[in-house]
Amino acid sequence: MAEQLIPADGKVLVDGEELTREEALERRAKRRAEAARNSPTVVVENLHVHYRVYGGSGATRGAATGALNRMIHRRKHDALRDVHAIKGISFVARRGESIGLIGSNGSGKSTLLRAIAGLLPAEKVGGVYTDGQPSLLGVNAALMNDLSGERNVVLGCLAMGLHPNEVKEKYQSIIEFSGIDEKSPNTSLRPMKTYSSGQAARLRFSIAAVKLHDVLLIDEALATGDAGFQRRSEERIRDLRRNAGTVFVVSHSLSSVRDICDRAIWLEAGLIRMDGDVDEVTAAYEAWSNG
Ligand SMILES: Nc1ncnc2c1ncn2[C@@H]1O[C@H](COP(=O)(O)OP(=O)(O)OP(=O)(O)O)[C@@H](O)[C@H]1O
Repeated sequence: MAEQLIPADGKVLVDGEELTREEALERRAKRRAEAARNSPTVVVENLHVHYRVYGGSGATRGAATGALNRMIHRRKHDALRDVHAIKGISFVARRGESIGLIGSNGSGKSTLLRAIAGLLPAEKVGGVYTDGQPSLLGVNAALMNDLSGERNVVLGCLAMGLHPNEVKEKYQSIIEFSGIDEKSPNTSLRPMKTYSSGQAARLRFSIAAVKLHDVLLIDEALATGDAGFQRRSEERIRDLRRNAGTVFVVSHSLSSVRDICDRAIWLEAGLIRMDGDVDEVTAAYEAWSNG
């Protein structure tokens, strides 16, 4: 069920169905009970993530000024600085749950997503355990910039394990879903490096979303693209969620999070500030941000 703010009175549209407040609340409770019974897909246990960066002292200096300084002072590097991005967090995600990761800039949302995806070196205490292969969808997913969009569709699908016949079958729908040829025909034939960041992100999303995933990780994918694409991608996420395991969404758009998630985890300065019902957590975060 697409969980969203349930108004105090009137009807509420849930997964395309018009429900009364009571029906919507009942459906939500059922879904939560179901998720609670379901098996864990991601277990995060006392996770710490550290980044090591050079040049801690010069937060206001640009990279060029830093390099010039090093040349003048004949230093190879600035001092090594430790950024403790995730500071010992724990939670369990279960099959059927859709979890929004919210929090202010730099609070650790993308880092947590990358840790779940297994994309960070294991310089951490405790860890992340997943059932199935998590797939990270989003602006950072790697495609080949020198190849055309259409070649990337084929390679991306094969890399996800689709059979060549399935790729043939799904190819057109991926290009259509992405909408990249809509405004400027034949964009899909051009190298990816000529794409705007929005076009590239849409194509990445469309490729990744063609497959059902055990654990689907979405980083700001919803923020890219126009309203039409956002609507299509939200619908697609609902489909994936119905058929898949667990969905994590990192987004600054609280309305998107409310629309597609039933649970939210609020991170602040690398710690979990709140974890629970999406409406309660987003409301508390809003009150805190505006306060
Ligand atoms: N590659 C990196 N090297 C060094 N520090 C990093 C790196 N990536 C993130 N950080 C730092 O880790 C902390 C968490 O960053 P992260 O990108 O996870 O936050 P976020 O909540 O996703 O932020 P935003 O909402 O702005 O996207 C920040 O202090 C950031 O500066």
